[in-house]
Amino acid sequence: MPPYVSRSALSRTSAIISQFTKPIVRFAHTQPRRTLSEFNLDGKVAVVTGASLGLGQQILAAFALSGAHGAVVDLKESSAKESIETIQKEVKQADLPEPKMRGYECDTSSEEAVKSTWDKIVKDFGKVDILVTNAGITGGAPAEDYPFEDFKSMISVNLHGTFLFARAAGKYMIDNGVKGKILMVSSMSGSIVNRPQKQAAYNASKAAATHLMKSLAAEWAPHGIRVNAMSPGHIQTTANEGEEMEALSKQWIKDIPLGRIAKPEEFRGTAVYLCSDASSYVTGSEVVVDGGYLIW
Ligand SMILES: NC(=O)c1ccc[n+]([C@@H]2O[C@H](COP(=O)([O-])OP(=O)(O)OC[C@H]3O[C@@H](n4cnc5c(N)ncnc54)[C@H](O)[C@@H]3O)[C@@H](O)[C@H]2O)c1
Ligand SMILES: OC[C@@H](O)C(O)[C@H](O)CO
Repeated sequence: MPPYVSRSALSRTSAIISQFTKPIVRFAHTQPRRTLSEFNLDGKVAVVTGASLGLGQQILAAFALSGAHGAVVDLKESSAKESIETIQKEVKQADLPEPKMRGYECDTSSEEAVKSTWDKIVKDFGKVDILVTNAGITGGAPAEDYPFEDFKSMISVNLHGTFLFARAAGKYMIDNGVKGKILMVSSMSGSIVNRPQKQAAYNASKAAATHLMKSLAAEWAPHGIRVNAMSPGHIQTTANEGEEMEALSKQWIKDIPLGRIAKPEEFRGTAVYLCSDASSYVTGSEVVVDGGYLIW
């Protein structure tokens, strides 16, 4: 060290230099989150049915990353808990505040179960701002051989379950003056007939769900409640797993302009859009997210 520079002068100089360098280093490592404030869900409480896996889990993860707390409604409490752990891990990794989350065991097609689950959620969280009816089942067979019991199960989960949760949310929101958001997960199968698989019951259940969404949007708009639907095309979820589905996927891809099946996380943005103030003038709308399938 040259003798004419004292140690104290040197440390003062390095303190001055670090004052200027620190913010630059901080800026380089932690980019500020830049999102329109309308997409913010800070402090909102969201209920998502069928959120133990697949699309439902991705929707709730997107809400949690946007600031919401959440209730997972599914057939088994254990799988709901696993889903919550996965979501909370992602929120933690993003260095965001931990959301309050709870799992609820409920068969959405049971009127009694939906009523008691809804009451428990409101008691636990103190309020509900958003409902996503996502729980659903798929399947099919040629209509001429399709068992009536299977047809009834399909309608029971995909339509009755959707109605029961929407009714609970609508009543609660009207009675409490909540200008809430309801999102129904329907399907492109509600407006087209998929090929080559034969799935009349599924297609009919989704067509009914989409029209139910429009009817409820009209009834509840005067209360400031917005009701919309997101209609996916084919997604890589457990609903489309197995050898038979993989063989079908190869045929589906030929009809998808984007040339691939969707990943479940590709629906996050649409769900946040439809359940936040970003879509404040949107109600009764069906947003199709299908890689272009409906172009033809
Ligand atoms: N996967 C696709 O290609 C696709 C395409 C269009 C629409 N959708 C729709 O998206 C939604 C989610 O589908 P996914 O692919 O994630 O399915 P998935 O089978 O991976 O997940 C569905 C979830 O719903 C739950 N569930 C089923 N029946 C229930 C009931 N009676 N009560 C409570 N929970 C129940 C399941 O336990 C599961 O956790 C469904 O409504 C489905 O029809 C899926
Ligand atoms: O038959 C499979 C369905 O889940 C389908 O992938 C979806 O509903 C898209 O129409």
